[in-house]
Amino acid sequence: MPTQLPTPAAPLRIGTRGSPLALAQAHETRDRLMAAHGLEREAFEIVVITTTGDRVQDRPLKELGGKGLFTKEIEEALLAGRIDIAVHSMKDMPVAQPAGLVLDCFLPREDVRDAFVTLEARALGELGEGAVVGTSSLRRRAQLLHARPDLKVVEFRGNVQTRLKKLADGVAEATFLACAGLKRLGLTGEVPHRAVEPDEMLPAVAQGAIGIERRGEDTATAALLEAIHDAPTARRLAAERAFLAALDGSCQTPIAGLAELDGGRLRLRGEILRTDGSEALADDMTGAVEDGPEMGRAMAQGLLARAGAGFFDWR
Ligand SMILES: NCc1[nH]cc(CCC(=O)O)c1CC(=O)O
Repeated sequence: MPTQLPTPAAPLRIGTRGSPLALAQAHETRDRLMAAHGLEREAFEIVVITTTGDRVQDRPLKELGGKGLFTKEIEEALLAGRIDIAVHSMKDMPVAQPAGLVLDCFLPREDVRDAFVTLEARALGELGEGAVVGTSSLRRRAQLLHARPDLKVVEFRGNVQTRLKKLADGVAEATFLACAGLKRLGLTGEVPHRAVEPDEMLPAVAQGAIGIERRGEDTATAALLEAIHDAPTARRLAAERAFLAALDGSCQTPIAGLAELDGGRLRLRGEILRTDGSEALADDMTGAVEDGPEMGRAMAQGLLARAGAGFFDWR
């Protein structure tokens, strides 16, 4: 069956949030589809959709309630047929999709590491006693406080420029961003930072990965997307997201997880923390690539058993 290609008269509508990073990810998706199918730019239309997470800027994200803050309105547009595909940061995606939608196309994963940002590009270990760090991520807060109980963590939201301004104004000495975001925005050279190795700070599940969602019954779009799908990224996310699902977690829980492929093997590292950083439990397993989801579930069960009741202030 020949794939039905989009045309300027009937373009493929790409739904995305309007943030600079979201737009960069939508453009990357369009550019990869153009290259894979020899299409012109006019065969695509970028449709910007505002989500609850974008609208509410004055409150910590965790107060808005856990899952789907950046995805609900986009998924509604997809189900209603106002867009054909939705481009997402997989880090923000709930582990299950609404009925009728499929999320099985992933672009090659970017750098998974967190970036430690200070005006002088200092290393995390160089932070002085009692320093103030700004982040809105429960995971980063908990990991930081676990390693350095002396630090003070303050709520920090906003885009890269806002955050740098806050650092310049002395609201905090340091903040974190994902290395993937900096790279996709072309800001690696402009934002003073050091990448933090996963051994020091295990990244969020699916950090650095972009996923493309579509309607389940839309087989023409499925065929189109096959050409830009990255299977190794899919294998890694399957393990990490099975781990997250078994913990009943989201991007708003202090959970970290990273799967890596080495030859024919998959290494999965996972970590759960108490929000205040007082306790952290971690595990590290290696197995067959196709057993990734099973490893993720087993690791979650093991950590839950070790944690016991009372560990969780978020579950
Ligand atoms: N929760 C917000 C979010 N979702 C994805 C990214 C970065 C890009 C990525 O991890 O793919 C960010 C911001 C950040 O952590 O700096």
